[in-house]
Amino acid sequence: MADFDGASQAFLAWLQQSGAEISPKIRLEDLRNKDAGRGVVATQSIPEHELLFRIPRSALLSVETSILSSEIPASTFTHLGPWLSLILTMLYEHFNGPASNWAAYFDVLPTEFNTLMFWTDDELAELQASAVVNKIGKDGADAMFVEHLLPLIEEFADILFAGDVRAKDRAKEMRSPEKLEIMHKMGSLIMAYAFDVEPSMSNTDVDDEGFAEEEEDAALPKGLVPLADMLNADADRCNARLFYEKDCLEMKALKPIKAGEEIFNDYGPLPRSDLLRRYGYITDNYAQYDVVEIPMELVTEIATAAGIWSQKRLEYLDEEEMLDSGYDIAASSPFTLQESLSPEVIILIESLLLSDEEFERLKTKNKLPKPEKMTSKGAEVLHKIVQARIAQYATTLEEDLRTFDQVPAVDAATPKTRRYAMAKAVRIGEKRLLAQTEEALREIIARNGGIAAKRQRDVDEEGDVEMSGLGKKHRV
Ligand SMILES: C[S@@+](CC[C@H](N)C(=O)[O-])C[C@H]1O[C@@H](n2cnc3c(N)ncnc32)[C@H](O)[C@@H]1O
Repeated sequence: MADFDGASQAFLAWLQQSGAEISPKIRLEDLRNKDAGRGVVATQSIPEHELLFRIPRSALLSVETSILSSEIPASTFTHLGPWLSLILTMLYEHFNGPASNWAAYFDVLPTEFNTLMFWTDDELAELQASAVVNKIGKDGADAMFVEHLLPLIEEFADILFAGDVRAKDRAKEMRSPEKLEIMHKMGSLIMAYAFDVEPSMSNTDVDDEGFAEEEEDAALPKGLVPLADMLNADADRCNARLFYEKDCLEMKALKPIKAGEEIFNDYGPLPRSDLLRRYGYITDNYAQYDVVEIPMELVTEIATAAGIWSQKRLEYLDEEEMLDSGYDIAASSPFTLQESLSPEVIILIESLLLSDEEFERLKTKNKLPKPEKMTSKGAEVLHKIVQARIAQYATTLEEDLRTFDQVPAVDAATPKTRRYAMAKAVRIGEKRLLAQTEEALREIIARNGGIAAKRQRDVDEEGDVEMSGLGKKHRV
């Protein structure tokens, strides 16, 4: 405890010496009793818009601020891109130990992670058929480190391990699995802690959250923003936001905050599977963003078995940018197919079901079947796909719910059972979405099969059937 609090105090003292301004109305608190590490809490009531802290850009840990950028050619960083550049910079500062300007900061950053990258095979198996298991990317990251970082570490060994006579040997030792793990830890820190940092010239705020994105913002410079990254997140209680000014970054209250309340950032509308992958924790209120993915291979398999697969149609859909490696079913409340089921997968199945004549007619007009209209046959094929997707999970939703007491709820779990509890909550969330989709499709099939006259009424001039009773506009 003393070490933990001592590290927090030393970190805050270093930050203030580095020119940061910190409101006396906030405190860095030990939230380990809630499994939330450190967090920032208000000690007095804070009005909306008030400054919580201001961090000078020079205190950020980034390629721009580390001396490494003046010691190795700038082209090295251009070649590496933002992620690997920041990993290399963090490695350099980490190897510098107490001599690093950011030593006190490293002392409050975690060295152990609950993100999926660090789960054992047994723990990952608890996620069963969740698509997130294929998105962890450990092998890809290993390959990138070996191909891009290790040669640079060897080339610049004398700079990275400055003053060490064993510099060259130490660089070679970085190839060992234990040392590669350090790179994974730096990568994981970036994923959970780094922000996309707009260069000082632009003087604008970056995006809603400011947190580093993966694919979309892969090109934006990344940096670690001390203290801003000590804020935990909450799907419903975000009350602060980082603003990018010319010489500093400012965290401000987005709403009035009462004394004793935690100050929360927003990590974005992430499904719990992704929250687990990137941040290593979940809370129930992220269930509103849950998603289950239907892999394209499964769509192909079922469509082939149904005898409707057509390469020619696929090519047209590809030209129309309708094809994807997977299709989402997202949570909606109340659940409706129109809100939840990816329109692309409906379009895909409906396109495959068209007669040659209808397909040619639409293609000549550069049109596609309308996703808000689904034929009975389309609903039947989608129903088979959803059933097959449900069967990919090793246990049923009912079994998971029945055995709930064997793996406690996430907030009642011990450190030993926590990963199992989180995995179970994620897979239950995905199975619930599949069950809701399966039921909605079953109802459509029953309704259309049972009331032939009504179906006839619903068929419009293009031969489509309205998804009657599912009145919401689709999210896409
Ligand atoms: C940006 S850091 C926030 C500071 C962090 N608590 C610490 O002690 O370093 C993000 C990490 O904080 C934790 N975290 C964030 N929000 C949380 C929450 N609402 N509940 C539990 N843990 C949370 C997760 O481990 C996440 O990977």
